[in-house]
Amino acid sequence: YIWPSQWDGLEDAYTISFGFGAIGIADGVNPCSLSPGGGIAPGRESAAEWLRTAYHDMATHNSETGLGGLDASIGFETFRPENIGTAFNTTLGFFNELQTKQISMADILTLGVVLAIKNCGGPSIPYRPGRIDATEAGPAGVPQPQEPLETHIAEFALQGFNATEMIGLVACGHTLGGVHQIDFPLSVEGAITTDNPEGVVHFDDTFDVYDNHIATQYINDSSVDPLLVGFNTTTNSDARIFASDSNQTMLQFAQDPDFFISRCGDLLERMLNTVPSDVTLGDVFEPLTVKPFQLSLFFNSTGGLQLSGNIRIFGTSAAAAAANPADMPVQLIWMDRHGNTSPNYTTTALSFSFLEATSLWGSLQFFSVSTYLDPSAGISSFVVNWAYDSESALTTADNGGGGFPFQDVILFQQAGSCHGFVNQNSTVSAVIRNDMGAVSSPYLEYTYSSSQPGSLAFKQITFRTELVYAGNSVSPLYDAYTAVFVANDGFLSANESIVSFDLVAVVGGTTYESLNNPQLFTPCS
Ligand code: HEM
Repeated sequence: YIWPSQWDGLEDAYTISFGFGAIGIADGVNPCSLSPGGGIAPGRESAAEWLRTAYHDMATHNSETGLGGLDASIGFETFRPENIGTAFNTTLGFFNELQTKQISMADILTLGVVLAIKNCGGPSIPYRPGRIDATEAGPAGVPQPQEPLETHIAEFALQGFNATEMIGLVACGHTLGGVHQIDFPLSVEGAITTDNPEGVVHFDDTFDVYDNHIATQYINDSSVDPLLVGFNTTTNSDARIFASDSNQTMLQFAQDPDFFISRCGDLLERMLNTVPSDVTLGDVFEPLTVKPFQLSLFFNSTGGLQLSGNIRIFGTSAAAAAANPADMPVQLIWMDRHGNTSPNYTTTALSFSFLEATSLWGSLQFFSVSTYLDPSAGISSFVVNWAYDSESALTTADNGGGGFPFQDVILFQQAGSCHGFVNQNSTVSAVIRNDMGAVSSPYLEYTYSSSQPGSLAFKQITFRTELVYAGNSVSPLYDAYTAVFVANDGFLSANESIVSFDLVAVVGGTTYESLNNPQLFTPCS
């Protein structure tokens, strides 16, 4: 994983859990008992809903045909009796705002489950990106509580889990949340009260801790799990499944809480990585130690070439945990556009301010960058020299050897860019260097999230439009270009918002890209 990558946004979402730079996933399940809408739905638990949603999405995988799996097809399948309840649409509605050109619903839902389980005290599940969203419903086949054991064994086998793994996976799911009377009146009765309007009965006494109590209570006969000791034996699927190996698995889970956590980590990892056979997942994320965050280069109104953004530093060591960011030397050294470290651009300490952020996986600090470059020398890449305290020798972060590549050829200009509303023009402004030979076919590629019939997951729609030469810019070394467009060929509704735009140009025979520019902040007047 070398920066920049198509997974940068997801890797940030994985690594930055709370605070500055976080996109709010972990906040949706913190504390673990939090209900949807930031806590407005008594008796419901987002962490449990996300996990159940991921399982129901995956459960229609067919290991013989390779079809189905974690592909967000659940969005098109919520009308099926096997998908009873509002959890699925509530979950997709939470995540769809976070979808981008590079972040699919299936990937962000999976990431949500990984973060939720960790935040509830569960295992650290390795996360791999690359899931592709389905565009229509897949086959049916999610297990239902009234089905006999043989049917469940056959269904799990088709999903890729043997009978022992089935026991584990069900226990690993039914440690969070519970059964709601309004959705499963055949399993729960008499539970609806003013305080418990949906009549939830939890699977175990720690519904908001990812622990082995589902097993300990089963073994010591104190369980109130409605699928275990429910009044209707037909829907007591947990009872049939948990006992199906003469209690071997549940006994082990009850006796050894660490074994429960590690086994669940393995089974859930497999569950979350069960994807259609034509999908290839990327490598497991290991947070990058040093990574640029929203670093951009642009001209300010007086013609200064400004480098602005942040550097993220992540670590899992004791030194990382003990570090005081105010005492951390963090320096950016950039190479000019000819590949040499310019005498004028030797080590420059970042003028940083500490911005608080936390990670579920380690210690995290941000350092802000705000400095000016000489446009004629420009920039081609940079390295970061840093240490956890001012006494220690500096370490050089060089992005796997080549430095962090950074081009100064085609630059997005927030100034002069604006977003239109329904049926109105939006404008994107850019500057392109004019001292490097001919500029040919510059274009803007913009992607927006659009609602789609049948699912609350958004689909991403991408369009290209020409960047048109617009004369001089604030700098004599750059020319101005603009693209004026109306999204979706004439319609940008309330359900559609631009999630990224890339600027591309061939300059002097080489292609340069300014990728993943942020939202257009200013409305066009
Ligand atoms: C034979 C297999 C399974 C059956 C029959 C089954 C059935 C059920 C039922 C009836 C509910 C109650 C839903 C509600 O009232 O909102 C439920 C909840 C839940 N299930 Fe399963 N389940 C099975 C396997 C799994 C697996 C493998 C997982 C995940 C690994 C899982 C995760 C959950 C979670 C987290 C909840 C709680 C949802 C909430 O509180 O909103 N289930 N399950």
